[in-house]
Amino acid sequence: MLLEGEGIDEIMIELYKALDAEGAVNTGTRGDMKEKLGVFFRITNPRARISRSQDRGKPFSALGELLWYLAGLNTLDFIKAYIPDYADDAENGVLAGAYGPRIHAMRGSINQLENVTALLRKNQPSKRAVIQLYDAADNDVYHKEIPCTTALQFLIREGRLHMSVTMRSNDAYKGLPHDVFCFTMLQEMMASRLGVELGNYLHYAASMHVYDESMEAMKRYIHEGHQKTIEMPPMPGGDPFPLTGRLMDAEAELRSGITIEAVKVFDDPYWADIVRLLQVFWATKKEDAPGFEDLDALKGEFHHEVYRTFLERRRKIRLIRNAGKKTSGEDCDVADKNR
Ligand SMILES: O=c1ccn([C@H]2C[C@H](O)[C@@H](COP(=O)(O)O)O2)c(=O)[nH]1
Repeated sequence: MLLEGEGIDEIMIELYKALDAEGAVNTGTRGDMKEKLGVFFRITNPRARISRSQDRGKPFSALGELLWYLAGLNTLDFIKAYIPDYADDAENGVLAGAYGPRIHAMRGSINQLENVTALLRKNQPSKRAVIQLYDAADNDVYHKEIPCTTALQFLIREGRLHMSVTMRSNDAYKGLPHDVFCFTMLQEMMASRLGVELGNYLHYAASMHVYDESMEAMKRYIHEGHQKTIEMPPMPGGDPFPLTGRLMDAEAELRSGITIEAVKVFDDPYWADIVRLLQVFWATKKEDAPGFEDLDALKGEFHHEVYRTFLERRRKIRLIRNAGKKTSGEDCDVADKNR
């Protein structure tokens, strides 16, 4: 199956319709599913990476996952705040298949991110800029969780950086929005680092599937009528990878309840807004979380107004939760990735 669209929603809507109508029934190790083998899609504007839909817009949990990758972590401790489902697959507090350590230190030492950067700096037309996530050892001994993504490849053509992602297995409902967010962010970070324009995002999954437990929600999305993707602003030029340390420090402060000012962390409005998203997440994470009362002011501080709807949505969810009521989409940004 081949799909092409400007942003993630154009892909999800067609993919979900096809899975619903034509997906073959398969009993997976994680439950019954409808599945299509060999799904390929191309996103022509990789910045259109966040769904506006109530259920599929995942900027907070996906951002947490991106930081986890960038920092090279495999610890449940960090990621469970953003994606609690990881707890089911952790072994002794770590995720065997975590991408971060493999990106930065495959087999304990190979820094694939730096290697592909050096390769593309030296030889722009290269077809070798591959970050391997799946390792031959992954099926050698049993692990609860191994990488679903086999490889990430970067290709520069006519001054634009394209990214190709291959997955052995992809949960179309819970996994896909996170995967597209994280990988297109890595693509844009890489484009900034290399000083080239952003190209297309290509994605291939051998098994694209939806579990029975997500079927109703997937159908709601199909009928929701809000499948308009939010385009993030362009990333500023320069190499953003060294900013990881500052982002992680800010995240740690927010997590421990310390109030911070995003402008003091980053002068640049793009990255300051990313810190503000983390502020919104932590200010709405728990009842009585510090910062909740400041959300109005924070809303005004967002440089890019695309993020304001997400702040409002999280605030609403928090208020409803505090009032003890439940709504669909309540956990729209916390418990939503299956591993
Ligand atoms: O980045 C990821 C990681 C995992 N999964 C999903 C795919 C599968 O539904 C499940 C892993 O189960 P196995 O394929 O390992 O059985 O997690 C994704 O969609 N994306």
